[in-house]
Amino acid sequence: MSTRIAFLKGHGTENDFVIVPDPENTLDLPPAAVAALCDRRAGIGGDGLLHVVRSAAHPEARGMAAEAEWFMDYRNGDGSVAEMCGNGVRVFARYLQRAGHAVEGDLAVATRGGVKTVHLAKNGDVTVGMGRALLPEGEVTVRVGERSWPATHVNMGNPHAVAFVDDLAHAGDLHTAPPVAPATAYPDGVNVEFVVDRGPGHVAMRVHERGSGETRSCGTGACAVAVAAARRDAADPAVTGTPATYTVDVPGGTLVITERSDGEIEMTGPAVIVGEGEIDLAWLENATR
Ligand SMILES: N[C@@H](CCC[C@H](N)C(=O)O)C(=O)O
Repeated sequence: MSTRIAFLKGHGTENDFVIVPDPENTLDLPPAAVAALCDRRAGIGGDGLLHVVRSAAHPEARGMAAEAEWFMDYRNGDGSVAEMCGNGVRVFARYLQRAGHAVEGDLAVATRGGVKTVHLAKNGDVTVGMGRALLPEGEVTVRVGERSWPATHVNMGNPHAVAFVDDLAHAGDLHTAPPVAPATAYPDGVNVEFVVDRGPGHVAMRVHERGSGETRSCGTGACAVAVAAARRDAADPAVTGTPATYTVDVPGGTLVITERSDGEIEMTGPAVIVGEGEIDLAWLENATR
């Protein structure tokens, strides 16, 4: 029996991931193991983990196997499971390319949020079709200390609360999750985005991610921000009949989001593999005891 398992490290606009290839789904990766691997001091370090599995070998993805050979089994840094990760799926595609499982052009990837089409471009950018946003009815409020803001509830497969603020510093240190009310709006927790304007069609954001804390980028979050900004700017493509494009600056780089008039959203940005190595299974067992 092997005492080591292979891993890679990658990031998309500095939203970073431990990548664990496991085509036949033979590894046991309970939440404690994921959290140990994502630990930035005692582990490898990452905002989340991308478990790379053939769709046919994973019970949650078997139904998508005819459309997409590979399943992104995404986990947050605390080990929790999330429906979708926009930066993750771009990095996942970059890994498949590096491993020889994909080439430049279009590729289907199965996720808990459904099958996503990813385009690996010649110039190194990766675009993903993120599907449509849902905007559930009802108002939500985000609070940091004495300040609070009305927020837009956007579901990109996973839940987001988007608050437009005057200054990104007003989000504070984001060491803990900003309270969002009413809590009943988000029974499974929420990702919170703070947004300022930088110019026409250009915003900047910070994010506190459910299960990871403040990260330097969030792809689904950037899409939620673009959707909320388009509604605020009276540029909802379903109403205007014109696509809405927003450049979204995140602490780790820039993402470009386009919402088409049919509601389909595309996100483009870089995806980088940093390196690879081996995980010592004895360490992992010890770390999760
Ligand atoms: N960083 C991701 C989102 C990851 C999941 C999120 N923390 C959640 O729990 O919903 C992205 O790039 O979209």
